[in-house]
Amino acid sequence: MSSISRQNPPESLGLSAYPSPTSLPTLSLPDSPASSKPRRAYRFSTKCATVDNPEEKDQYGSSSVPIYQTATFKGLNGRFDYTRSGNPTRSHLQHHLAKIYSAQHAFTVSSGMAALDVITRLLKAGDEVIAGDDLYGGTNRLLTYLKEHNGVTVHHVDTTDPEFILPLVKHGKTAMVLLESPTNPLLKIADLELIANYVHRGAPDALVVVDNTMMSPYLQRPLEIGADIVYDSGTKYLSGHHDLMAGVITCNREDIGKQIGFIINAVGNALSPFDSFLLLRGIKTLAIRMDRQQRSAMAVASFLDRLGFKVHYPGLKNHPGKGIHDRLASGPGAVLSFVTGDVALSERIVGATRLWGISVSFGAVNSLISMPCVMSHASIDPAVRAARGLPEDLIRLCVGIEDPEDLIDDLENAIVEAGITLPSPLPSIAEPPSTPIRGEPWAPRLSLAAPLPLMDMEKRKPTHAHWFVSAPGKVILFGEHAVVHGVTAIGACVDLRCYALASHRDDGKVSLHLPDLNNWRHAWDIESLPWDAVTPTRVGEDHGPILDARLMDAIDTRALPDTVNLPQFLRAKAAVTAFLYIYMILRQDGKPKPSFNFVTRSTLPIGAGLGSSASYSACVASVNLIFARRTSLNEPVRRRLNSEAAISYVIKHDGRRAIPSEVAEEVNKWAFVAEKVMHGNPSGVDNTVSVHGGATAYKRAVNGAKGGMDGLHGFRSVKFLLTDSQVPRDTKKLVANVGLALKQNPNRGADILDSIQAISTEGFRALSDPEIPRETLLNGLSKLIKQNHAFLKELGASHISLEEICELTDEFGLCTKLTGAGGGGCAVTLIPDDFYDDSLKILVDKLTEAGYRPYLTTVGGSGLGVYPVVGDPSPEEREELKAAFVEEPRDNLAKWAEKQGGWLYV
Ligand SMILES: Nc1ncnc2c1ncn2[C@@H]1O[C@H](COP(=O)(O)OP(=O)(O)OP(=O)(O)O)[C@@H](O)[C@H]1O
Ligand SMILES: C[C@@](O)(CCO)CC(=O)[O-]
Repeated sequence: MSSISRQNPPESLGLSAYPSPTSLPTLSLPDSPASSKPRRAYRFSTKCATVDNPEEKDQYGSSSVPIYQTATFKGLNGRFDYTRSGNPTRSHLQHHLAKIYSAQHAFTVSSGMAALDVITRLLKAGDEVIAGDDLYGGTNRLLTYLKEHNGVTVHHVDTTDPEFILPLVKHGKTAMVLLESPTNPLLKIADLELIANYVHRGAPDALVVVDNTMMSPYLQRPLEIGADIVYDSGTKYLSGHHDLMAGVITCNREDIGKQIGFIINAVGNALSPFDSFLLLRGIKTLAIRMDRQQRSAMAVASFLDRLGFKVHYPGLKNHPGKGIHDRLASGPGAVLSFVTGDVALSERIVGATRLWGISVSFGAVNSLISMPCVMSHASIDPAVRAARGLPEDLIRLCVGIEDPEDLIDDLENAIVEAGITLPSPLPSIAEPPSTPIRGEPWAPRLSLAAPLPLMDMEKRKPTHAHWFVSAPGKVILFGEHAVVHGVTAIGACVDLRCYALASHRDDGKVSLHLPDLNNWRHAWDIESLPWDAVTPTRVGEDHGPILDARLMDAIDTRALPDTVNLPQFLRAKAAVTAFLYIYMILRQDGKPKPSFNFVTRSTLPIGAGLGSSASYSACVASVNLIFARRTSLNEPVRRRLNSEAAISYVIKHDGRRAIPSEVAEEVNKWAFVAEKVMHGNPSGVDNTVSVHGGATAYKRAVNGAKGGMDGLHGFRSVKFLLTDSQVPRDTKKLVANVGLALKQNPNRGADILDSIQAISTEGFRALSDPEIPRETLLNGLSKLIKQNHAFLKELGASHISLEEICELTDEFGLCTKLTGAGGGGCAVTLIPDDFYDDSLKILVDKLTEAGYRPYLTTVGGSGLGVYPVVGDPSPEEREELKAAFVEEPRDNLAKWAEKQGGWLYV
């Protein structure tokens, strides 16, 4: 199928039935031709209202295009044969759309998503797509599907800065760049023209595709500024009445047009005749509707802006992309969004409106209100939403054609009903809209020069200048070392934690203080750090499997102070490098580099196999994400309030399970990166257990095999004796040595890995079977522990001290294995329920006499914890808090931290 503008006059429309021109009444013409004034092309609203295709005249001259509600057409030689392939009503519509879009080809399909589906069928496996990070939820869902099922790679980037896109544009690889401007719902602006230019230069075969739904062709025509394909959800402004669903695709290139026509015919999703009729009818009033809607949107945006809400609308002077938008488009449109600072408050406002319909979608004559995170964008993973900076309290307004005063009155009432006190009488706004908008002059109803201070949400919010975070250590019951090579490991968190206090600084420095490592400390001038070596990771983008060698080198040679090479600070180098790496790589262009102090202390033995580095990594990752404003770790507070509002009774959890695991997973990803900096080749089991807490079966994705984690509950009441051999060792070296041993004897190595996998599988099966008798379970686990240790010994991970601990416990009929990396560090012994307390005391004494440090523990508590210190303490109070944290005796640190305030845990 191709654009009907290129077709010959269709026989089937019955042109022959028209009276011949000679039979029409004639006007008498002047003798000489009148001086002809060149005719101007019609302006947009005239084009919209004038549905006329000189090549397809209706046989009866009907003023409205008829609905050809037929599936088939008779005859063999007619222009149309089957409505899937072509239909006169749809042809008229497509001709009309091509005209108002200044496009060579226009196609209509059954919905906006169907349009994107057709367009993305131009992709093939191996192609790369670059897309925005503030996309409509449905677009995001389709792209995720393509990624998972069709072998297409999708990069999400912040499209507000073409510099973010540039490094991803690869000749021969990048096949499509998908853009929206303004984005929905944050109204971010992308310089479509500049990006199209960049893309066409860097990857000439790539197609620049623009979703123009928010603007409609009235306000923006991206084909004119370099886009290859433009699509619209016709459901929105084009139709204007929310009584149909449609998708529109336009392009200029003949080859693309042919392919799109082919796909639509093959798939069979072309727009039905009735919907084509409705859409054609809607388009006639597009310009007049849009004029009114956008003028009212400007009034609403100004109203909210003056009240002190943070409003996203490119019509407002303070919108960061306004300059670009004004160049690309001829108006700001009629969608805007704002945040209130509190999810519950937003919900109350939305719920209290009457005139504004609570609904998804936009573009209709009726005004709509919604909360994208729970509606149109709910299909995007909450962690991804958080990472992409989509606030959960965001309210989107889609302004219709009602009287703007009624719309503002209704909003004002809703805001008051939601619990916000406005001064009475409400001061009015005098300022006209900053963007000249076509149509009637904007009539100000209100007049006020300055924002109302009581509504300044940013100021009302507690400023969390300090954050406490903490994360537990872990014990691995089965599978350490083997897990690096793709075998399942079973681990659980222990009741010993790393704590960190991060305090805001105002002096352009970032500082790190490690009291556990001989009190190592240093403050860097932020600007002195080697920023030239950083390739920032965009919000929502993952780090990738390999560390950035350039950044590692720059930190090593240009950021680490000489003190890290002193013998007393031997352990500090890895910890400092990991901190700086995460701090720098989370940098976002255009955002200030955060200035804060990070001080951390642990109740875990360091370097003993109990995951001290992973819990340190979890603290480093969470604090850096918080200060870079890339996480909503404090969001659960609000969610809890929500649930309290929704149900009459809330069970007290003391903050446990208050952080959803999706939010935690974002921290975990970065904790894993920090682990990589310290360890070289970690499997990810330690940080996963530390962040998520509880007990977990964890498998690393190796050689294309799928990885993942699976929660376990059977552990909770099992008693373990952990014995610290007090022999220091280094996980990085031990992992490397085991790797070497496996390489040197690959056959035996493979057998050992298989056996350890069988042990983990058996352990997992037993631990997740609620009906297995307890004695059988504990006996079985003990046997597996013993076997697992034997294999670890064979791999060279044991140590003479660990063997002695095994022998000592063996004398008491107990089974022990090394846990973690081995080579010293800790051993774990399972204590059966019927093991006498007296015997345990004797065993503990014996181990202590032999120079070891035993302690009894149960496993499987909470994972990552955060406590945002509420209020805005003075500099003196900050120093006092820091000093108290550093000086608190280690044995009491857990209690002291707990007493500080309301912790939230994963
Ligand atoms: N409280 C802390 N303060 C500063 N750095 C720490 C702290 N805890 C751990 N680290 C860093 O982690 C390193 C220890 O990591 P390592 O992996 O060798 O041991 P582990 O994590 O205790 O054991 P395993 O990895 O076997 O569970 C330390 O050398 C230090 O760099
Ligand atoms: C030795 C190892 O398997 C566990 C360390 O706690 C290493 C790892 O999995 O990263």
